[in-house]
Amino acid sequence: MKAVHFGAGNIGRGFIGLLLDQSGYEVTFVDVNDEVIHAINQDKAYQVHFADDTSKPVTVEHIAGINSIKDPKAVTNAIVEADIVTTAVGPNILPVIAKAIAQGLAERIDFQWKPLTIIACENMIGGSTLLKEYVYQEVSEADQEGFDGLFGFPDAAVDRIVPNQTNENLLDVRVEPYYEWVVEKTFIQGELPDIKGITYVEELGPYIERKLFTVNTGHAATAYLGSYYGYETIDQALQDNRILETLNGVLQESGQALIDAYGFDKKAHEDYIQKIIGRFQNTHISDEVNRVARGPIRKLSPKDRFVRPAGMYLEFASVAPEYLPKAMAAALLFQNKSDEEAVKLQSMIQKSGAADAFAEVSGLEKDHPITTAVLAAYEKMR
Ligand SMILES: NC(=O)c1ccc[n+]([C@@H]2O[C@H](COP(=O)([O-])OP(=O)(O)OC[C@H]3O[C@@H](n4cnc5c(N)ncnc54)[C@H](O)[C@@H]3O)[C@@H](O)[C@H]2O)c1
Ligand SMILES: O=P(O)(O)OC[C@@H](O)[C@@H](O)[C@H](O)[C@H](O)CO
Repeated sequence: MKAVHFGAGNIGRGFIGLLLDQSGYEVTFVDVNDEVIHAINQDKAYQVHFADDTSKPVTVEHIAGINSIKDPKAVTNAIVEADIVTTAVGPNILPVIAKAIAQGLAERIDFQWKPLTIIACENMIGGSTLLKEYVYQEVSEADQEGFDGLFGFPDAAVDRIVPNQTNENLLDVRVEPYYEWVVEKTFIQGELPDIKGITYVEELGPYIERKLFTVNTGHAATAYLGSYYGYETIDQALQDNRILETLNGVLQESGQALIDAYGFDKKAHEDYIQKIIGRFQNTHISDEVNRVARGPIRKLSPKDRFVRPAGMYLEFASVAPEYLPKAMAAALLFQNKSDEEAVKLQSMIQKSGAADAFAEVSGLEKDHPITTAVLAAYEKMR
């Protein structure tokens, strides 16, 4: 069986590539990073190390790499022959890879009439659905009709903390032992892909929101507050009680919103929260605040990890949350010259002020109760 995976980065090598290899797939990684692609083709293997005291490293083999800039035709051919396509490139890159996927699928229907599943493994709601929209923008209406009964784009939630890597061997990855990969089966055409570690569900909504609004809301809150108080890594930041207390407050608020929206068991959700805080505190991995804080404009956008749970909380409690706005204010204060979105956000704030900048990125009105709470926290913190 053949898999094509876009994005040979942290999650691509440390999670999706690993599980695909363990499920018997030959994995072709597609990336624009020539150094990584060259190493994949030269070494044909890498090791995944686990951030605990006990687990032994696992070797991932049967891999190949394609540089999609240098060899787009090879990407098309790989998609024509693939049994599954996955991505972990970041939400902003989905429109970029859509063209190559569209090209591959269009050639595939001329060559073979076999269903294919395409799963976007990105931290966002509706990632595969959005990828499908981008792919469909690239093909004719006739091709779209052909695609409809053949190619499925099921949405997914992926959870495993894979920090930036500093290993001697470029391809090796150090990951936390925990993982969860949940895929909605509704839109899959043909048989469900047999991948060890995937949990198939009828409806992804509760799973992706629970993951995004607990793991990623908490992670981002820790990162922005960590940056504000001058810490470099997530575990260091959480040794500061001011941050730990705010993190707890943030997760109680997003937790209340999730419990109200989906009827999760209160005790089970509290256990989930505590387990996640424990994962952030894992001293066996060093996860940079700047990695977790990356892309503040995306993270402050309407459907992402802060604005949506804050809105859900307001809707159910009829009062604005207290802690989520503090985390959002810290995001407005986040500075990192190497982060394009952080630079852009700071320039928006300088040009038009924090109120306009927040309204623009969050999609909330300037007099919305959440905007008011964020700006009050921002004024106190700056
Ligand atoms: N790292 C984590 O802990 C983690 C966990 C769960 C989900 N995710 C999600 O996985 C996705 C990837 O995150 P990551 O941490 O692996 O990032 P990363 O930066 O380590 O990897 C992204 C890879 O995509 C490649 N890329 C960029 N443009 C490309 C293009 N046009 N074509 C092909 N490849 C391209 C980059 O070169 C890089 O190798 C994100 O959506 C992230 O939210 C990350
Ligand atoms: O990848 P992002 O930028 O959406 O979020 C940064 C981290 O919170 C994220 O990568 C987590 O490590 C991951 O989602 C854990 O499953």
